[in-house]
Amino acid sequence: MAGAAVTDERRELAAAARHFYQRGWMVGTAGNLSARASAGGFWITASGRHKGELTDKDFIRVDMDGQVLESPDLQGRPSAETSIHQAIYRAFPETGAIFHVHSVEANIAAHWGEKGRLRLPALEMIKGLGVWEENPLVDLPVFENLPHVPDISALIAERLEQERPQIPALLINLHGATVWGKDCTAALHHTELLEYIFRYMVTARMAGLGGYA
Ligand SMILES: CSCCC(=O)C(=O)COP(=O)(O)O
Ligand SMILES: [Zn+2]
Repeated sequence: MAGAAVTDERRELAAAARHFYQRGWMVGTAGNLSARASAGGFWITASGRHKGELTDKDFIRVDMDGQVLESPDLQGRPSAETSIHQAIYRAFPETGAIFHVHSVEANIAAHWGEKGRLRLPALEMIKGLGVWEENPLVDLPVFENLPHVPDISALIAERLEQERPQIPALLINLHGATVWGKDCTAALHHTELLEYIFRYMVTARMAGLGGYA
């Protein structure tokens, strides 16, 4: 049924997507969202859907290998970036939700990354991402935006096995951030906080603050 209200975990995912769409972080069909499903596996947005008005039919339930378990829209296929979500759920079993957004600020900030890392300014906001030290040195992992998504996922899986990021997030160069949390609420807070930090970095450079300290 067109426009039907979303149910189960999809309700929170659709609300988060609408919120990000309104902020310009999921324009067009950009971005994807997932949450572990009480029925097993995880719900993820179907590929190529507009994120401003998602309904039940815009989600697909897949298992941890990405195999489809449930697809309310028979034409739908899981997000092209499902393998990235799989890599994160596998690496961090406590993760309940993963949001991937495309913001302008993230793509500008990515230019300042070096050797696969982007040093974040020691803003108070970092505490909301779980780092409570004074003047912390926080590096966000940055990955190349390879044309074949499973190649990016393989790099992510390999790196997450070697090192746990200091904050629950990673960045794909000239593409966007992927952020996670124990549930949709935590993932939403983390996404907003990280995007605030990117916005600060860009604004500080424009204000001539030198670096972004
Ligand atoms: C229009 S954005 C290009 C694809 C992408 O990066 C994205 O996040 C959305 O892909 P999906 O398959 O999840 O719709
Ligand atoms: Zn993307």
